[in-house]
Amino acid sequence: MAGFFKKIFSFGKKEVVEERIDETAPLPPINWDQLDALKPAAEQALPEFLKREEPAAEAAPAAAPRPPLEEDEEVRPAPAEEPTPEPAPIIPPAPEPIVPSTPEPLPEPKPAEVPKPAPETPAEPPAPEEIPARPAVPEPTPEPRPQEVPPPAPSEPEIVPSRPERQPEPAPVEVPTPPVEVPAEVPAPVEVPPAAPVEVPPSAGVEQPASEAGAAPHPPAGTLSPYGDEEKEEVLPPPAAETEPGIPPAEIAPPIRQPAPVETQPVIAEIAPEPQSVPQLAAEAKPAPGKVTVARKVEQKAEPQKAPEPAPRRSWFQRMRDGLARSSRELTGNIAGVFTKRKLDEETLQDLEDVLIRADLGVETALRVTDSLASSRYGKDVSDTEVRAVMAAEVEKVLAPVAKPLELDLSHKPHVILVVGVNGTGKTTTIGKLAAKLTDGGLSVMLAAGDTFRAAAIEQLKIWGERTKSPVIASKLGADAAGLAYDAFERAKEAGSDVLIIDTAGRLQNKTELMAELEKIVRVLGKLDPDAPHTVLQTVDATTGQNALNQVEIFRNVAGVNGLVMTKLDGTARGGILVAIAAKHRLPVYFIGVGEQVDDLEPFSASEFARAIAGVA
Ligand SMILES: Nc1nc2c(ncn2[C@@H]2O[C@H](COP(=O)(O)OP(=O)(O)OP(=O)(O)O)[C@@H](O)[C@H]2O)c(=O)[nH]1
Repeated sequence: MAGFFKKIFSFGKKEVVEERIDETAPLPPINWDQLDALKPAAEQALPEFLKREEPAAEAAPAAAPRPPLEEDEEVRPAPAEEPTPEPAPIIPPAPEPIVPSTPEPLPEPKPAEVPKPAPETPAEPPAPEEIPARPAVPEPTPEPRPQEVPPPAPSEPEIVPSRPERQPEPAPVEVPTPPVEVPAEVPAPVEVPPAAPVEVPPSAGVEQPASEAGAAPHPPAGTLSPYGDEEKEEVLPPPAAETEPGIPPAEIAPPIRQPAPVETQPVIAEIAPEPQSVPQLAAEAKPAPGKVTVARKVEQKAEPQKAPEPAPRRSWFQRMRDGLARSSRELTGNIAGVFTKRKLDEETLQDLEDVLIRADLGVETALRVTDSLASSRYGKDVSDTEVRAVMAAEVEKVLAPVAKPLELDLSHKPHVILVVGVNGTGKTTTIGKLAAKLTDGGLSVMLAAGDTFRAAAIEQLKIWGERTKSPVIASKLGADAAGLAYDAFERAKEAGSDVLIIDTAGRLQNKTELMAELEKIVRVLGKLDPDAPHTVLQTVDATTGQNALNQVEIFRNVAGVNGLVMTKLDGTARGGILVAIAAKHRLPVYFIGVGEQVDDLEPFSASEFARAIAGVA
């Protein structure tokens, strides 16, 4: 009997299935009423079906294979069964996930089934909406969709087998209803997505915070209100706020909200502090009765003006002492180290000689000092003070012959002074300083920019010319320096200038071509006046050290240097080189440079220099 009922149900299944395939058209059919009539035919076929159903049931779970088999009975083609296996592989994947889901709602037929799919579906629908937000949700989403498509076909065969078990009681009535319900169930999940927007209403509850948040952004965003996107996003942010209240809305709203108030705040800040600061200053610090400047603040102006008054110019000697301080400290310190509570003997004399040589005074000067000490103090206790006094006296003796003032023979109109020296030793600066002295003394001076290799040197000399009110003869960059010197000499003659000072390019003594050019200048000037240039000054950088001796040697031979200007004696510990140069070359030292200012060029004094470097008051 059970097999009989199964077959009957199977017929019912077939019919139902076919009807469903025809979209519920056959559902109302009279099949149920004609079941009895069909029974005999079914009974005759029963044994066959039973034989077939058994293997079918074994092979294929559920009733999926059954419907195709019955259809095949009518057609009876074996190939028809072959196509069935094809749907079979397709069905298994779908029914497997569906079977657990559908049977559950099915056993809970009637009303219970409706609510269950609903909760399942709502879980699914939020997923598709949340797909962008939650990665885990997308997994369920693909399931519902495949279910929607395949379910109608596979769900029917599944539903049928489950119902036949119950059908024996309610029988056909329930069968037609479920198929009708089934489509209702199927659309239900389809409608579920709309149910998802229904979940948005929960966002509606969020809309309140959204409205709150919206209220916040709107006022500041009032300036940015033109953005229609903001309004759209305002609706969206609430759901985001539910899941993760901060992230999405923060990205949208805050950046928009913050800039708006920031723009307004600075305006307020600028306006507010100023009016506040003014009264504060007026109230807190009342300006003195003197002058007051009103800029950002009201500032007292009277007292700072008094500062420039105290600017006592140090004497040149003081500046020279200060400049030689480093040289002096090192030298005197070493001397003190040698003669601390020691009698003068060969060892101390040798130590002193070493100290003086290291101070660039030169071997000659060093021997003069040690010989002087030995002749008068040998075997006696000697203090460093006594040693420094002897040293100052001997150094002065060396420098005195060269410490001569610059003499100008104004019988020559102009007296030509050619300034030479290694680049950077202070030629142009010295020319400016000297021109200032001459013009201050009432002499007319003309300057010639003979350093045609460096544009800055030309401009620098022009500046000095403006400061000293001395005309400057210059030419294009790279022009022939000898030609320029010749032209300047003629111009100075024509102008009746007392002095013509010619600048030359800084050049290294090992560049023969440049030295040849210097010789050419001297030769050209001699064409206009056999005695010209009347003075050839070489600037010597005191910081150069022993190399200065070689520089003087070369320029003396090439250009006929007949006077020196020791520059940069300020701030160097090698000022002793001047003594060595004087002792070796016996060239007049007219000036010393102790700074970059116009009045930092001082006539050289042997005694002052000697005392300064020896640290003797
Ligand atoms: N401290 C100090 N700086 C000096 C003195 N004389 C010159 N200078 C600086 O030394 C630098 C070189 O001076 P210049 O006059 O351009 O030397 P120059 O020999 O003409 O150089 P070139 O044109 O390149 O050949 C400048 O920065 C001067 O200000 C000085 O007596 N003391």
